[in-house]
Amino acid sequence: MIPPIAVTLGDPAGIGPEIIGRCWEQREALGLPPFFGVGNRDSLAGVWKGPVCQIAHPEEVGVCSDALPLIEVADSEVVEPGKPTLIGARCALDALEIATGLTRSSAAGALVTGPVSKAQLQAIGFTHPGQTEFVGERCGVFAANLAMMLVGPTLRTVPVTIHIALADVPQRLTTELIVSRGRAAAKGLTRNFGIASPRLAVAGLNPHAGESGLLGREEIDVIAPAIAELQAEGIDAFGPLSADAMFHEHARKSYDAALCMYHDQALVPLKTLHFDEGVNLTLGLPIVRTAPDHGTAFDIAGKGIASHHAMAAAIRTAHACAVQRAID
Ligand SMILES: NC(=O)C1=CN([C@@H]2O[C@H](COP(=O)(O)OP(=O)(O)OC[C@H]3O[C@@H](n4cnc5c(N)ncnc54)[C@H](O)[C@@H]3O)[C@@H](O)[C@H]2O)C=CC1
Ligand SMILES: NCC(=O)COP(=O)(O)O
Repeated sequence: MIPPIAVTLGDPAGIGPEIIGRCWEQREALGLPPFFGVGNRDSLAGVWKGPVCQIAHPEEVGVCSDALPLIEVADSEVVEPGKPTLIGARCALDALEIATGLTRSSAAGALVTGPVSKAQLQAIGFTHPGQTEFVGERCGVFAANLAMMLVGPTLRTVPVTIHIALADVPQRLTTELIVSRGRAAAKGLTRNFGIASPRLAVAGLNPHAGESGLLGREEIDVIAPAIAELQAEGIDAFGPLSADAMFHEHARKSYDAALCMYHDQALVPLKTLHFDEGVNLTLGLPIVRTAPDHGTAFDIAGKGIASHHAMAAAIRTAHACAVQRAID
């Protein structure tokens, strides 16, 4: 039996609170497992009219059958949707800390994080590139041994470099990093999805995968040696492939995940195909952590038009991965 799932509301001024409220409202139709929110109650009340039941511990989720169970993180100011503040960012970070701790202690069955603004978090002194690395640190996992996997119904992608400027990608792309992300991806596919021998398609960095060195040498000097190393470890990795031709319907059937060299190479195909059901799954952690693929969407927060389906997919995927891990 998987304990209830902890879902952080994310930035109080973003779309997190409203989409989590809607997920709870439609939990049966959406096929969601028991879950509870962690975050600011006022941010929820301002954008969602459903009932909320304050709890102190996940064990109390069962007594709140008619209201969204919430571990409240106090916030001293009025929240205005679409208008992020530093106090709101602090509240989002506190919620993340609490929910991570509850999941690490197994009081929660998995962690699902609502969208936060990286700029707002950095402004209050957060030093991690994103929630992925924060949760990794809290779990004692070195960032290079984690992998961010974007999961959709017909595609999974893993960026090797993540939140860095495009201009820095070639220098930061090393054989060692590609191997550690590839290893985490392969292990994660087995552990979370039950795929015994995962197939990894490895993208090139340059147009036409470098065109035999005419359009760049990273494929020859950095990526091909990483593929050889992964193969030597028994991982079914192949490439480097031309990134422009590896995401069409037929190509997608030849692999279980695409190892991509930079953020947009992985996220553009995923969000183009599956924006409304895309899930961000962190691999390499001792706990299950997922998030919807989208961000805070401050431009539409509080307007009642944000889709809650990626959040629902994140909650469902977190539960399915926790169940899969419990089988092993
Ligand atoms: N997991 C996380 O916490 C993530 C956080 N972010 C953060 O979000 C902030 C905004 O980033 P953007 O690149 O603008 O991405 P975004 O996903 O917030 O917004 C991009 C566009 O998609 C729309 N959109 C996003 N989610 C939607 C939904 N559920 N339903 C309907 N429309 C939706 C927005 O209205 C906007 O037009 C940044 O500060 C970034 O750091 C971005 C991605 C993931
Ligand atoms: N673009 C994906 C993203 O920003 C996810 O970041 P996080 O989950 O590490 O906070």
